[in-house]
Amino acid sequence: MTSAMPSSRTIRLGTRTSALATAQSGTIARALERAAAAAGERVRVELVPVRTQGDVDPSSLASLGGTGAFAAALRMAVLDGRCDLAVHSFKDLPTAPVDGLRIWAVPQRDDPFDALCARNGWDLDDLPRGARVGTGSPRRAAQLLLRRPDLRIVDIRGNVPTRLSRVLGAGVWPDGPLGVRRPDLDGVVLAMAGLIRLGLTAHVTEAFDEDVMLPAAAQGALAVEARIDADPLLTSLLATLDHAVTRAEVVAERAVMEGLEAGCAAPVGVLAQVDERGLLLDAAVISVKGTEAVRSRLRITDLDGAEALGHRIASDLLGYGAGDVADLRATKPHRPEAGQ
Ligand SMILES: NCc1[nH]cc(CCC(=O)O)c1CC(=O)O
Repeated sequence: MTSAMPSSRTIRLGTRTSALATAQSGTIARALERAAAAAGERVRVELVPVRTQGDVDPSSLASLGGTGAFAAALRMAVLDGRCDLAVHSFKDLPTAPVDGLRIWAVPQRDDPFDALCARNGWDLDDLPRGARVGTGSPRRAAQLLLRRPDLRIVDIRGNVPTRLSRVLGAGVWPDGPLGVRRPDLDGVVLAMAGLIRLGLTAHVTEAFDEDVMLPAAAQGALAVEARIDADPLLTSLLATLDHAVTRAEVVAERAVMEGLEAGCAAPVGVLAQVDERGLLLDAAVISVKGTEAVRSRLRITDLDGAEALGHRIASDLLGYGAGDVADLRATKPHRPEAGQ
């Protein structure tokens, strides 16, 4: 018996092995398989683990030039053909494009904000004087101190479940290794998107809004990257995942960082939000001790102006003295804490 059934195609998706990276890659893999089925194609997406240098030895990241070290290993795997595509947390991608690669899809983003996970259900105002709050992000530290100068900021690292365990102890993460240490913090600040993807939102005690904490550029968004000459079947499937609104928001936010020439550890918060009236872009540079800040907010009606708006906000901030408020070039070696 002959069959006209086309043979099944396998697409290899390279992924880091952290819980967050695996969750994000799995979501995109399933979305691609659904898109293929809808187009009448038989496609299987296989996850290919790629160990990044950051996973092996965090201290070696400095030698890789800091920023983007996690993404770099995945990008190498796509470029040299070990896999066909990779899913990145967009906020961890350096702004410079990479020769031979293209971001084929920016899916609709999840909640872009940060969240406090604290003991006793405490929100930011409830935290006792001098409470110990963990974050390795100068952006988060600066904005916490702007509101609560009495807090003690503790520099922490590790993946999302490990950081949560510093507040909640072992056991919050049933399926995997968890920090074994006894809880030693009153709270931690994490991206809401990561908590959503890991099913850990029950531990959120305050979801911050833009009045309290502006997120990192592209927080909550994913970038799906493949070779510039990728297979047309793959690129047509990826096109179905692209979300124009999210792309415009991310373009505007990253243009602010580019215009400020901000390093990955600069205390800069930025949020673009598209609604029926257009795109609203809001950005701030905060001194790391939370003593001063400059902020600018502008709206455009045509999304095509997203990048120009980002550059405009950056030059406004520089005009207000952003360069004196904070060290914009700060690029501490990108620690694992900051890498999913
Ligand atoms: N810096 C690490 C990182 N990269 C992406 C996320 C969460 C998901 C996202 O922001 O898209 C996280 C964890 C966190 O910041 O709490």
